[in-house]
Amino acid sequence: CSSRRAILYVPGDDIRKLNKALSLDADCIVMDCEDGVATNRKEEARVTIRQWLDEGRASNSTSEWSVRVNSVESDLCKEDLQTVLGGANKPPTLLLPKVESKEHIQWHMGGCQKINLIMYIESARAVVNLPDICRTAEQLSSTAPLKPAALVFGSDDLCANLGVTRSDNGTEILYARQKLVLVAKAFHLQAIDMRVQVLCFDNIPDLDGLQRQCEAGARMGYTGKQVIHPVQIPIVQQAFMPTAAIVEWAEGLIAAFQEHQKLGKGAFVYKGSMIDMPLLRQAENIIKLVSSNTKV
Ligand SMILES: CC(C)(COP(=O)(O)OP(=O)(O)OC[C@H]1O[C@@H](n2cnc3c(N)ncnc32)[C@H](O)[C@@H]1OP(=O)(O)O)[C@@H](O)C(=O)NCCC(=O)NCCSC(=O)C[C@](C)(O)C(=O)O
Ligand SMILES: [Mg+2]
Repeated sequence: CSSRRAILYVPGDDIRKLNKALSLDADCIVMDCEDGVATNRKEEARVTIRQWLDEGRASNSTSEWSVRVNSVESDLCKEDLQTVLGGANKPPTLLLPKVESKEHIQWHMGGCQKINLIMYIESARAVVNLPDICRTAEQLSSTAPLKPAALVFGSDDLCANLGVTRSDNGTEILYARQKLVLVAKAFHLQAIDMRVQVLCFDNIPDLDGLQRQCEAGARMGYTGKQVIHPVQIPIVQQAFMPTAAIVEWAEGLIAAFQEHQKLGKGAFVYKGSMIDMPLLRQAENIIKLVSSNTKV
């Protein structure tokens, strides 16, 4: 299946934006019940989402239409789950915000269809407990109808929890951002990066800032990013797709590696760099990323 590069939030109670999202090419659309929805509109959001699923409104869309419910500790999660999972058409993916401990994912869902689970890491406690959370999710997945798929770096809530104000490049949360990628890789989960804070300057979208932040995230190992506005989608999708030059380098390296193996050489020089097995694996990662990002 294709990886989620641009993950677009749409408030679940906003029919105009839900309709708009049908015409957009985001990899994953998040129909939100949580922080993008006002407290007095929670019921409206879950009912709208249920209706949307029942009517199969997004059945022709190539995007993955997923749902973010409210957190386990919010008192809203149970009702969200009952409504959102309560019909025949279930969303393929469920996003669970503010996961802080393994207890938060030790809940059972009815039904037999496997649903992808995306977990939000957005507090100091969650960052500290991260390996424990992922291990529990992995263990539960053998019996529960949920399949851990990705971790989302919730930088807004993390900053609130830490009592910091985020700078543009996010130095103050760098440790958590890096730890999330490391743990995600250890548990074979996709790592989805933070959203940019600045949307526009003087009403002009700050797409250069977005581009720079995507590139920094991609260099760390993130393979997707959260977006909140349609204009951000193509920038993110392009930034998380290796360039033609990098693909050419990777293909050439793989071919050269195979030739040198036949000659009994485990290490050799290619385009000025020493190549051995780890470099072959890096090149293969690039080719895999391209094929997982190519929609069929
Ligand atoms: C910022 C807002 C209010 C500006 O909304 P606007 O309508 O004023 O914007 P606009 O520039 O006038 O919109 C242009 C067109 O795009 C549409 N549009 C605009 N946005 C969207 C969208 N998201 N999805 C689909 N369509 C959208 C909009 O409806 C309009 O189309 P139209 O004229 O044809 O109607 C709006 O973009 C929006 O509501 N975005 C989503 C906000 C949101 O969900 N926030 C919560 C997620 S972030 C988060 O939770 C944090 C995290 C991870 O947990 C943690 O770090 O802790
Ligand atoms: Mg959040």
